[in-house]
Amino acid sequence: MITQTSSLLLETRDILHKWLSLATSAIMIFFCFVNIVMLNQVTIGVIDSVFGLLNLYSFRKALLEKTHEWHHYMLAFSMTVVVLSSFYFADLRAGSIYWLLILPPLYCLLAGPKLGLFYTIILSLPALAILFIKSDTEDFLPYRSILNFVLAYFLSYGICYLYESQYAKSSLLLERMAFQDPLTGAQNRHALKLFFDNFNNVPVDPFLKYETEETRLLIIDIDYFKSVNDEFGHDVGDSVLLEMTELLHYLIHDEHVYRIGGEEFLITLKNHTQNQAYDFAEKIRKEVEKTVFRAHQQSIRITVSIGIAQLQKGQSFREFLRDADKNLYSAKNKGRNLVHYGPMNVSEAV
Ligand SMILES: Nc1nc2c(ncn2[C@@H]2O[C@H](COP(=O)(O)OP(=O)(O)OP(=O)(O)O)[C@@H](O)[C@H]2O)c(=O)[nH]1
Repeated sequence: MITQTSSLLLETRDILHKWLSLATSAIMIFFCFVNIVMLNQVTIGVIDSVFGLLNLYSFRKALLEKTHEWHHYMLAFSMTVVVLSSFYFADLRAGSIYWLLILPPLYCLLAGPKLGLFYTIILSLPALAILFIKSDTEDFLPYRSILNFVLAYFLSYGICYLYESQYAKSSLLLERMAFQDPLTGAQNRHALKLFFDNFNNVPVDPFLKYETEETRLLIIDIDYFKSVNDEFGHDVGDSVLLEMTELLHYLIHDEHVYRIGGEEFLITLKNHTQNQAYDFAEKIRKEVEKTVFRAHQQSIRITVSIGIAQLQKGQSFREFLRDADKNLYSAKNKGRNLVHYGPMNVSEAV
């Protein structure tokens, strides 16, 4: 479930953004005071105050509402402007050049590794230009120092890049372990629970009726799967389950396949009317019936029974699974290799 990882990374980015906005705004306001009152550097002081207040506003927004994409860009932009202008206007001996070192990690964390690298390279150009333009470069920053600085600048990005990519990889791995069935690669029960919770948490939007009313479920169970195991062995049974998952993925395109029991699968169908869901279930049933599953040099034919249900808001996950199972067993009781339609909701289907 790729969306889980990305949403986790986005959430981390939002939290980082929120507290960085507060910290940078405090630092900018502090420097505004130092520059205007103590050093008489009005230009830098004004720039500090403007961006300091903007970041404070951004922090307040992030605290009360949610962080928007443009907040990240504003934080990165304001830090860039403040750091470059201090670097340009202030005496090099003040050491404002050191602040440039925090920008590459900031870009990497806020914009992601690829875009972060792009910004890091772009920013190095005006920074180097300022270094060379300033008349006092020779006196205070010999070229050996510049070399050290450039290396440290890109290394700070490299460290952050490595950390970010490792973090993304391990999040993906953890997510797979948590939400994927290791045998078939289908989503597991936890993933279904998450889908279910999300469905229940989204408020009903009267203008988007189909969001809540037209989410249907197909509960698909292989008929007499025990006899496949008994006749051909457990390994062959495993391969059939794997092939079955592949077939379902092939048929459904961008919807999710969940394996919720040994030989029981579930598919969520968004924006499907009753008839569309029924036709689709029939298509799956017929495809499985005519497919020859080839596992370990065996040719195996199987059939499936399918129950159709409609997802109802307010149901608990337990109730939902119990009702979904009842719905499926109606299909089994009617003779197998058929689609049973639960009239309006899963509880009425028994
Ligand atoms: N190979 C394999 N078999 C499994 C797995 N999980 C469950 N099973 C088998 O699936 C079979 C399910 O059997 P039953 O619940 O009796 O259902 P069935 O034989 O499919 O019969 P109906 O569902 O009533 O049509 C059992 O033999 C389980 O051992 C698995 O991961 N791999």
